[in-house]
Amino acid sequence: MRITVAGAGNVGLVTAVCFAEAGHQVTCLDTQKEKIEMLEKGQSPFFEPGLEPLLEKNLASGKLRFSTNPRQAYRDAEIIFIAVGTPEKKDGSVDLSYIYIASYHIAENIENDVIVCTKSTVPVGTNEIIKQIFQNRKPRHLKVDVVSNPEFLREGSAIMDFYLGDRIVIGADNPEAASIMEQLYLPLKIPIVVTDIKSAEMIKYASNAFLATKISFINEIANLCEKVGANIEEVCYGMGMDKRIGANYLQPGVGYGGSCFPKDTKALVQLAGNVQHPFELLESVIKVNQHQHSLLVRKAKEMFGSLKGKKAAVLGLAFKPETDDVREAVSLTIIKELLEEGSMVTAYDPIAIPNAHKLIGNSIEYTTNIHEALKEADFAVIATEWDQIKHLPLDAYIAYMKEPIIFDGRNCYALKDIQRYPITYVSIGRPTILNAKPAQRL
Ligand SMILES: NC(=O)C1=CN([C@@H]2O[C@H](COP(=O)(O)OP(=O)(O)OC[C@H]3O[C@@H](n4cnc5c(N)ncnc54)[C@H](O)[C@@H]3O)[C@@H](O)[C@H]2O)C=CC1
Ligand SMILES: O=C(O)[C@H]1O[C@H](OP(=O)(O)OP(=O)(O)OC[C@H]2O[C@@H](n3ccc(=O)[nH]c3=O)[C@H](O)[C@@H]2O)[C@H](O)[C@@H](O)[C@@H]1O
Repeated sequence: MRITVAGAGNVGLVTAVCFAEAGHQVTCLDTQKEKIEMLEKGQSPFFEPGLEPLLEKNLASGKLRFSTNPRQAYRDAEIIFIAVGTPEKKDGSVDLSYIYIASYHIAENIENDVIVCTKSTVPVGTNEIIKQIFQNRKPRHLKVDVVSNPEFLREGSAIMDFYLGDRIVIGADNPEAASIMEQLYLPLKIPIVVTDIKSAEMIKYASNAFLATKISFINEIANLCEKVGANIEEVCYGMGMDKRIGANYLQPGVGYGGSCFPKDTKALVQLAGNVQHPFELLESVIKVNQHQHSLLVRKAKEMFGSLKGKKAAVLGLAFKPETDDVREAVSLTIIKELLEEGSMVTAYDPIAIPNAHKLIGNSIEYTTNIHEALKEADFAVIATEWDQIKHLPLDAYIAYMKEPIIFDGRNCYALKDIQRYPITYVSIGRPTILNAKPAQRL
């Protein structure tokens, strides 16, 4: 198949590279010239494990090409994936301008019948508008089928998710177009759900909102555990064994971040509001999450009284491990609040510093050396569960910090390990350990 992918972001690039790897002739188009120039040299503009080798291989074989030229990219495509951004507007609704502009470009440049497949996350009803755009703007003799094909990959495991996803969703009005899309995905041997377009659009939002709900729910239980003296680790283990509940997305922490859960939950609340159906449950999920982002700074204030003049080591900037993405990362809220309290911050991250620097600027110090971040710090805040942090010997906190006081937002350490060291340790949903001494060993 001749495939074109509009958008060389996380979703677009992974889609383009993986379909090229599957033997299709793929062109990936982006409006950002610098991005395309990097990609033409085989360099990914963002970090995603396993992506760059596939990129280099498929560029070399000629299966994958990059372009900024809509005519060249769309002219003879048989399937076009729209994978452009759908960011959040100030009021929480979705900015669909990139989707519409991409649709205009497609309509104005195609020379063949084509299936246009929306991979971007778009509110229910958007593909109807995309259809209208094609009806109004495409050459009259050409046939355009619009299909919804929402994406479920996670950053940091995107390539694996492409090959081993739980399901592929195809929303189509035309059975012929649905069947072509099914054929395209068949070699992956992943269950395919074929449905109508609006249901496909809703499956995406409902899935992300449900996962976000699970996270806020467990965070509320964790907060409750602290109040009543239970241990969230034991609780999650016991709950997760029930297959109806499942152990995934039950990891308590400082709340969810990233480019999708925060924006998609707000978008679904907006969508519900638009049809006079207040989504109170999801509104609470969002509120709980915002509250959770501030939890560790609140706890630090409780411990120190004032954080003014204190030196804080923030460990982890990325919104999760194995990515350099800092969009809606909890670290950003933690750092903002620490600075407002008058603390001095040194942040550690193995790969996300350039992206974080673009948002935070020079108001904090950055380092890729974790010991450097801990040096002379009054307290450490763990925001991302990088392996480098989880495997850091606990001696390092004692050796480098003024006082080994850790606020762990990702429950990186086992309490029994912490108890062997003279460390004060505050985590999520588990008992606080106050300066345990070797004598207190379990
Ligand atoms: N980031 C992720 O892991 C996932 C994202 N999604 C959804 O997929 C969509 C894309 O997300 P990301 O890849 O993170 O976006 P992104 O913001 O990283 O990348 C979007 C790219 O589209 C390009 N673009 C904008 N207008 C264009 C046009 N007219 N023609 C060609 N390129 C254009 C931009 O320059 C940018 O490089 C969003 O709707 C998102 O909600 C869905 C699943 C996973
Ligand atoms: O629509 C999207 O963009 C994607 O959003 C999420 O993927 P992603 O944001 O890449 O990352 P996740 O691994 O789901 O983590 C999201 C956030 O939830 C947090 N999280 C996750 C799991 C958990 O148990 N607890 C928890 O706090 C993570 O720390 C992170 O901040 C979904 O998992 C994907 O299926 C979806 O395609």
